[in-house]
Amino acid sequence: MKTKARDTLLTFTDINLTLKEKAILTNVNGEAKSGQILAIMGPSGSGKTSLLNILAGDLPMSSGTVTVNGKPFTKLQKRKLAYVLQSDIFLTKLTLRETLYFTAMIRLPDHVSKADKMARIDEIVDALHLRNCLDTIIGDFMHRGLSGGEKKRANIACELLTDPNIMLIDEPTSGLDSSTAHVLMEELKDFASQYNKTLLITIHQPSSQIFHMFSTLLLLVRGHAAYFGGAQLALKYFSDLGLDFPDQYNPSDILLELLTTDEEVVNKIIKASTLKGKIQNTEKKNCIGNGEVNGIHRKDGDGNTHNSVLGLGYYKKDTCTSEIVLDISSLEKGVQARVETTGPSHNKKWPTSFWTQFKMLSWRNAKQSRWRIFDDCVLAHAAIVAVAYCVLYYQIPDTIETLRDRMGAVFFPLIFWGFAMVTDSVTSFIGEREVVVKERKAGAYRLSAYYIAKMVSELPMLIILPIVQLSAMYWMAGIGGPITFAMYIGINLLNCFTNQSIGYIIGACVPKFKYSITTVNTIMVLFLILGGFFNTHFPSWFAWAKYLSFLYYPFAAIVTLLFADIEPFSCGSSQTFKQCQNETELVTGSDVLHSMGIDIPVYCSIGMMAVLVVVLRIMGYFALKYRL
Ligand SMILES: Nc1ncnc2c1ncn2[C@@H]1O[C@H](COP(=O)(O)OP(=O)(O)OP(=O)(O)O)[C@@H](O)[C@H]1O
Repeated sequence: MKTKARDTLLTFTDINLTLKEKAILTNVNGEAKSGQILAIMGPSGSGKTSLLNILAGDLPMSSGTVTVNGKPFTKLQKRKLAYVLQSDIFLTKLTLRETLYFTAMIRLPDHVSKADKMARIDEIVDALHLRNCLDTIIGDFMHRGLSGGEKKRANIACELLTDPNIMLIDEPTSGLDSSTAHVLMEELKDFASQYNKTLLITIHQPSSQIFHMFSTLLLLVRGHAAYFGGAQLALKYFSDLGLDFPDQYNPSDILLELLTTDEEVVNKIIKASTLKGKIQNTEKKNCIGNGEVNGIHRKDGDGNTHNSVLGLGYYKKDTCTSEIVLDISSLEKGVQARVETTGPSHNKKWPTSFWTQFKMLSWRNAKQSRWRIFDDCVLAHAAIVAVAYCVLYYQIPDTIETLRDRMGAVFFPLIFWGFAMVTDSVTSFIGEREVVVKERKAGAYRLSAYYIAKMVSELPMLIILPIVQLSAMYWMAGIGGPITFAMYIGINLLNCFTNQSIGYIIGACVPKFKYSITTVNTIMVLFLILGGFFNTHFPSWFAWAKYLSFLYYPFAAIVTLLFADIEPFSCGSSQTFKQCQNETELVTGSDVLHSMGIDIPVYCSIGMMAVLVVVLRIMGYFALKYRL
């Protein structure tokens, strides 16, 4: 099922990275060949992850070049590589089976049949020993699911599914027991050698068994390359530098100890490797200058020829002939026969059609979001408010004295669902953001497919709770009759959609939870004030401001619906309306609306809400596009 990749040479030259005026990487050179594992080792903070991030295209380097087979590593090629991050980023409510199914369906091209996709999942699940936990949810700190090691393997499984040619894995063995780590590394090594894939991994302190699986080693210390070359020759290199260490220990323990214990030793190692780099660069230039070979000249890191004495600058090396020469022209012609067969979509921007993306994203979103939408806390919240509402507003009498109560009975559900919807959509975006960013970076789907799928798949679930709660409250409070009921529910749902759209924009623009919740509160209260609700002293020059408030329209629509055509009633003891100063006057529906500052017909309010939903959703898309 997996395809054999072309011969590949990923080369990074003179990589420098400075962040906040701190040099994170300094002139780091190295290369990774297909069929082999390049291990990047070094103490914590030495720059391993930063280097992977640069190679994956996630972090812009300050200077340096990254090439594949001598050509610049293009954006499209970067999207095709697999990058397994140190942290495991998943949608937490899906089971492992569902996660793998989604990944296979969306990241493998449409021309691969569903049966083949399923077979590939089976193959990888067995290889990574994940069968026992296929039906376990991924989980998070609130709901336990896969163990740390299972999550790590699940992460690798998702990337392996796509059959990448170049794979970058940050700390594949962290959190794994030694035997699982060993099995995993065996699998990765087989994957690299059998299918000619290029593997770069960062690793902290591998066991000696794992260390011996590495073909090439890049040792980093304080952002400098302390060693680059054959993994099994690293110790010899350091002993040639005049460093003493016991040989019966795990090589990685020795190497890390060399790089962490003695400041003076570390400085000398950096000096020696800088010097070596300079000499190699000069030789490389000379060789190419001599025109000896048509292609790229690379050393294999063969430490045999390196006889340097630490710190003295003595460095002896054979001529260019000792270098491994990779002839690109032979690669491109000779290996055509064992070329990958990833099918017609290989060079397309997206592996699957819009329809497949929409379908799969809707499927996944429905599974993930039902937990959020029907969460116990949300249900309890809606139930508590409904009970309090029904007790306080139970069968409000239809008199002028209770007019305020009836206004309140209309107002509070609108505000309740307004806040509930904004908060829900903000938090849903925050929860998914990292996953979407990761998947989009890998070129899994279009943003439009994600956005439309999210809106469509959540819609049926989102309206259930408001419909049930609002129906109960409508009849319990006696807000209106059967004719106005459908309109009342419809307007409330439109209000939900408007507020949800506001939430999409805030969620996209303000990714930090604390700030986004503060933004929600600020915006909601601001628009409540602008709406002019129950306000009799609003400055007249500011009266137009209510039309800016998205909360004004649903209230105006429902109040007009309920009160515009009421029978005129006498004032009784009420002095609320100016007509009531004259006891013979009756108060009409339009007097009531006027007193509330409501002066637009129902259809205008509804039309305005519909326009707002459309405009805000389009704005939400662009907010996502530019902020994700
Ligand atoms: N945005 C940043 N601004 C400033 N310094 C940063 C930034 N990101 C990372 N660093 C620093 O860069 C250095 C290298 O970090 P990096 O995560 O690449 O190290 P690492 O070798 O992968 O570490 P570990 O093994 O602990 O994961 C660290 O000293 C870190 O503090």
